[in-house]
Amino acid sequence: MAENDYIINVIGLKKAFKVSKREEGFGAAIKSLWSRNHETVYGVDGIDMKVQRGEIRGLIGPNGAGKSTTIKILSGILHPEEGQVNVMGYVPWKERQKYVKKLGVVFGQKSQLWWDLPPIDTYALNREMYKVPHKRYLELVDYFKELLQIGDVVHKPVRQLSLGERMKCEFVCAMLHEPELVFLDEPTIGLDIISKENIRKFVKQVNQDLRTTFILTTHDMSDLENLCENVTIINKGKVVYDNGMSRLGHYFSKKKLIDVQFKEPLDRGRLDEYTLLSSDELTATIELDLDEDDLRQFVYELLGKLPVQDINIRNIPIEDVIRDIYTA
Ligand SMILES: Nc1ncnc2c1ncn2[C@@H]1O[C@H](COP(=O)(O)OP(=O)(O)OP(=O)(O)O)[C@@H](O)[C@H]1O
Repeated sequence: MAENDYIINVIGLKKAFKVSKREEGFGAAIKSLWSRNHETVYGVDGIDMKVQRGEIRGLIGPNGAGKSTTIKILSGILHPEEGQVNVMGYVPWKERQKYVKKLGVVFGQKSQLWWDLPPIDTYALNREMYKVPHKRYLELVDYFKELLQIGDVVHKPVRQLSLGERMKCEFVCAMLHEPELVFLDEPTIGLDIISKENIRKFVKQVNQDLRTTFILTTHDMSDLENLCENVTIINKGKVVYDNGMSRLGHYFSKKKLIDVQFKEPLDRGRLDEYTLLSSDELTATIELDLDEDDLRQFVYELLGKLPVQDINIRNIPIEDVIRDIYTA
């Protein structure tokens, strides 16, 4: 594949932050008023990353790994000390005005919509800002209203919307200028399962219909399983995995964690047959290495054998996946 077929091409990216270093204690606090020691922390430390046009790429890693720093550089908010960055033919922190017209951003934790206005008003303001032709704007609003079933929702003030409704509207807001590339930062955080699925369906559909490239940052493994063919995992500012989901599939489809809460204190001996990650008298976290069908059978048997008050099934955390990759 030719180098310019990539929508994102990053080589040797490094970003350093200067942070003040202070010893603990009252004396050190006073001393630091006059003299400060600084140390250099690398937010990203030599990242290479290539993304093809039309991909939905997962960008994941534990807290503090360097995901936000990478996204901030790719969207032109920060500029790096070292490395080459080419996104859609631009160096993101130069020619910012032209560049941002081709870019969309959705933050699960931050709203781009005006709180007291209905989303449709924010859309109209954005149309002006991005100079979207009126006819195309109307076509797109209709397309998104139909796709997301938000015909009525876009006319209610944002503060009256549920989180799921608001997230759908946030997406539309990021898409109306038809960006070629969209950063999705924890887009499903806090949503219930149905709303998560709606958002995923929407991302898939838009990816197919408009060929939008998405970079998805998430801590939810189901987002990755459902949306991404390729995943880049960052840890401590470096890429530790950059490949297909299939190799990671093992962790997601076969390993599950089951958190169980018991109705009454339990003798530990009754848990001997399980692989326990943690347990006390009233709770246990069991690790399973099973296929989905066996999972149902396992839960069924567990409910029959033990006095279960509550049960929660989850994928193994990304931190554990990374640890396994290191030790594999
Ligand atoms: N403005 C800053 N000043 C100093 N250090 C910073 C700054 N921004 C990020 N860092 C440091 O760079 C490292 C990477 O941070 P970054 O926010 O990119 O991680 P992240 O992967 O997005 O984490 P999270 O999942 O918690 O958001 C961390 O050690 C962080 O403390």
